[in-house]
Amino acid sequence: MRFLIDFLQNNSLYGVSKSWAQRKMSAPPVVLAAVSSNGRPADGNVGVLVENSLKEMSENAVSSASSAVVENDLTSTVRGGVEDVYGEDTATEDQYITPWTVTVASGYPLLRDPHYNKGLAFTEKERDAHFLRGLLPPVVISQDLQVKKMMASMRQYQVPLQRYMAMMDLQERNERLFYKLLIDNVEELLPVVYTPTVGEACQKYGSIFRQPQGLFISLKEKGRILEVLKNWPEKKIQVIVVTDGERILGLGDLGCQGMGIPVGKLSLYSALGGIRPSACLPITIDVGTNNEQLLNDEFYIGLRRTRATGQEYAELLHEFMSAVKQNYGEKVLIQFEDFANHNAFDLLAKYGSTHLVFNDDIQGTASVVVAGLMASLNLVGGTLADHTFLFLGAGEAGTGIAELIALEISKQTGAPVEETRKKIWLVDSRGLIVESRMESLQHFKRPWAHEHEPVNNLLDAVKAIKPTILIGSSGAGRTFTKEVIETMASLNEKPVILALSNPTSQSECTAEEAYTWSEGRAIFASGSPFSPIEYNGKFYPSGQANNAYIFPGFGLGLIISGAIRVHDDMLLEASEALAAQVSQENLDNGLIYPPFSNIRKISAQIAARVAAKAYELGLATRLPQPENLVAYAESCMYSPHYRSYR
Ligand SMILES: NC(=O)C1=CN([C@@H]2O[C@H](COP(=O)(O)OP(=O)(O)OC[C@H]3O[C@@H](n4cnc5c(N)ncnc54)[C@H](OP(=O)(O)O)[C@@H]3O)[C@@H](O)[C@H]2O)C=CC1
Ligand SMILES: CC(=O)C(=O)O
Ligand SMILES: [Mg+2]
Repeated sequence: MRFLIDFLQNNSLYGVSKSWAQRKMSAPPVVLAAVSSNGRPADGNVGVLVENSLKEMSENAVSSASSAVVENDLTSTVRGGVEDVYGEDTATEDQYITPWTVTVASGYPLLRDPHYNKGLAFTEKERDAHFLRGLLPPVVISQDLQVKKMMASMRQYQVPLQRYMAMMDLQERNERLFYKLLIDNVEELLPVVYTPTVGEACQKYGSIFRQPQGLFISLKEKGRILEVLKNWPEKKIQVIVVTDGERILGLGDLGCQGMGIPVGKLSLYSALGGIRPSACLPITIDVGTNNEQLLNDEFYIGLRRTRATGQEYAELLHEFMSAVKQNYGEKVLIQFEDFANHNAFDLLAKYGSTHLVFNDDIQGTASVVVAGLMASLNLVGGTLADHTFLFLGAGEAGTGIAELIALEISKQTGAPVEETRKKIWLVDSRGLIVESRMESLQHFKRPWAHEHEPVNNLLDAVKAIKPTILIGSSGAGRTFTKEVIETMASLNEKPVILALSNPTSQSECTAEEAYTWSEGRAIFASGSPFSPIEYNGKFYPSGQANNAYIFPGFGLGLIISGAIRVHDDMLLEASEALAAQVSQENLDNGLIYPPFSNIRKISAQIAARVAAKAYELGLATRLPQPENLVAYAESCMYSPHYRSYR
């Protein structure tokens, strides 16, 4: 380190962070730094100074002249290339060496920096100003042509996982192109970066692992989580999606390999909700896994131990939650994702009053389903209070949705929520939830234990309860059998059937089954997408009931209002905003959700309603309230178009 200090003093790097932008440079800008494994300076005050310079460089690289950092008076030391200047090559293996890196805000490293890289879209002028001559072939192409080319190459992959890997590679190589591709082709690429393919990617994460994405916090880091958070290169984080990998979609415990989910959810935050990618932080908390197959898999990337539980688990999570608040402040949104229900409800309850937390599986799913149900009333008639609901699955999604429906009916009718719950029934793996089971029920199921004789399977429950609306949230595939759907169709002119479980393999039924067995009368949507189907000469474009409609806009609304807490009324605002986006044409096609192709506009509408509610409830801190919240939300959204570099 002494060498670095001498070197920096001799080369006037101290203090450059304030003045570098004004300087004019005549040679490639160079900053020399010792780095730790994540690319941050290794130690001490010098590290901080260099880090500040680097940070300022990266923040200003887009807008500042020539991306000048320091006048290049370092030539005598670093030029020449072949010389073993730092003695690394001659050091014996047991000698310590400093991991030097030379960071240049232009030239070759610019092509390797996913935030700033434009590939062949660098203009002639940029190629001159940023020392890119010769590093690229002569052709200059537009971002649109890059998108066209990438899509053509993407479509050549027949295997979905290959497409997923190609998308991840692109994200690591050229972030803006990745987001442009995703935004411009959202309906085609959502199933690649999100469900269903992300599920397979998580299952095989160890084998396909190339570049680490996101932050891994394991039991090994206990006592040092704040330090680990500081290793992340970005400082201004607005949204964290965190999982402990125990309930990944309907695929169960995938341990550390659940990382694909926070990464995927956050790419939707940016693409669909317009949150800047640099403000998003995917985190996996690795407390072990009970998945024997993974524990025996030589390519498994996580801790090889069974899951920590009880106090050991709670302490790690508490340290994490405290460190996040300490490092990023009160207004960072922490989205819990794919935790098992025995932790999910408790975490939400415990941190709901101290942190800005949101559980997507409980709350986001509830909001999206209530939106779909609001829209479906245009097709099936009546109000929510006129309907009878039956769920297969009484976990996070099932009870979360049930509670929000009950709340909405209570708001509409003025009846107490204890009353409005009575038209909502749930079936779990042991049958219908009824009062006689009360003692053995988990706490989140108890409000749903109505008076009824025991019923031990779904078909009998459908016959007994006679629901108008059937919702699958079990994670158990093909559980809406022919008999179940035929019975729904015999009870209702237009049965509403939602098969929410992900990925496709866990869907309670396929679109084809729902339409065929109901003779084309079902109002159907599923968690993972199905291709349109034809039945009796009629075309049925099946809709997707997925929380991806809600969480990006919801998060945007929290951020633009500076909200400090999530409130159930915000979820209902989001539902109404989404339902309002369902056009008559959508309804005529049997769709109760709008197409994803409009999602950024929809997200802005959702964000505006959520933000307005935050202001109304006194939970917003960004004051004064903007006059036009939709326009404000739109103006805040990240755009993936390339910036011009001076
Ligand atoms: N479309 C979307 O946006 C979303 C979809 N989901 C999907 O919903 C599914 C469930 O998620 P979540 O609620 O978090 O999971 P949970 O584990 O919290 O709940 C699952 C529930 O299903 C019940 N169950 C499981 N198998 C059966 C079966 N064969 N018959 C009857 N009941 C069964 C369980 O019963 P028991 O309690 O007795 O064990 C439990 O009540 C997952 O596939 C997930 O991907 C989740 C969130 C959003
Ligand atoms: C969509 C989602 O959040 C889930 O399936 O868990
Ligand atoms: Mg989820």
